[in-house]
Amino acid sequence: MTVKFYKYQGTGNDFVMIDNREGIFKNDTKVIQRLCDRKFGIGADGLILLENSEDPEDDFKMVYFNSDGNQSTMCGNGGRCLVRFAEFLNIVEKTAIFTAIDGKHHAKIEADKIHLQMQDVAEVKELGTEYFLDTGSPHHIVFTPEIQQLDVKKEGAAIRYNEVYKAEGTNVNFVEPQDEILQVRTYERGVEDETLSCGTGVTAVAIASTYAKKYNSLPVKIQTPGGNLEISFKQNGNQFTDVWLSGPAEQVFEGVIEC
Ligand SMILES: N[C@@H](CCC[C@H](N)C(=O)O)C(=O)O
Repeated sequence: MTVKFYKYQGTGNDFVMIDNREGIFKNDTKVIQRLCDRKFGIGADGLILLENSEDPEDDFKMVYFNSDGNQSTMCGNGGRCLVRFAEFLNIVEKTAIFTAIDGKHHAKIEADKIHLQMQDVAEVKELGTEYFLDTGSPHHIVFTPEIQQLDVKKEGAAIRYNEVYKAEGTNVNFVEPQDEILQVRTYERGVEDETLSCGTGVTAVAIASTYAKKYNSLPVKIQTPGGNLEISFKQNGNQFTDVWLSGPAEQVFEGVIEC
């Protein structure tokens, strides 16, 4: 069967997008792995299906798969790219509402940015000098000096596969606060490598850095290897609400696949 796809990227976190409102694409781990493969396929960190939502309030539903072919938890950059895709498909214009695996998301659309509301965070766990929190996906945060010298794949995998996180695993974000901006590099679960950016990850870093008093202005400015993002929120002690992730999201190319 022939299926039309689109490739999107948001600060270098890249995704294969399929308009699946008619249910033509049947989820298959091996097929998704092949499509995301950078040598044998299109190449992407994940694949996202835009589907009809059961909730009449929604414009659409988001179904996210990591490049390992497995459905996973929320993808912030993927959500921003999906809103841009929905704009391209004329489903939405200036705002969007959709449901993803972690619940409802609101978005605002601008020419050069998509602003995506993320889930509230009810708890930041302190693990010595490190932190863990869930922003729709799980994130372990490590503050580190000389971030550019770090072997993110090796150090990230050691935490992702450790006894604490076991089979379910976690994403790992390394952060170095530098002159009003947080430098962030991410090891992504399900890609099992460093990615150029991670939306739920930088959101977790922004919240953990504020909680740990290592950063104290809003919006939080983040630099990833793939580009810059901003995060804003309201803080009440350990509770973070009205969390917004903002940054660019764009279509790169389109094509047709045989599935
Ligand atoms: N790239 C993502 C996170 C995607 C989910 C992650 N790989 C997981 O399985 O937890 C983002 O932008 O948030």
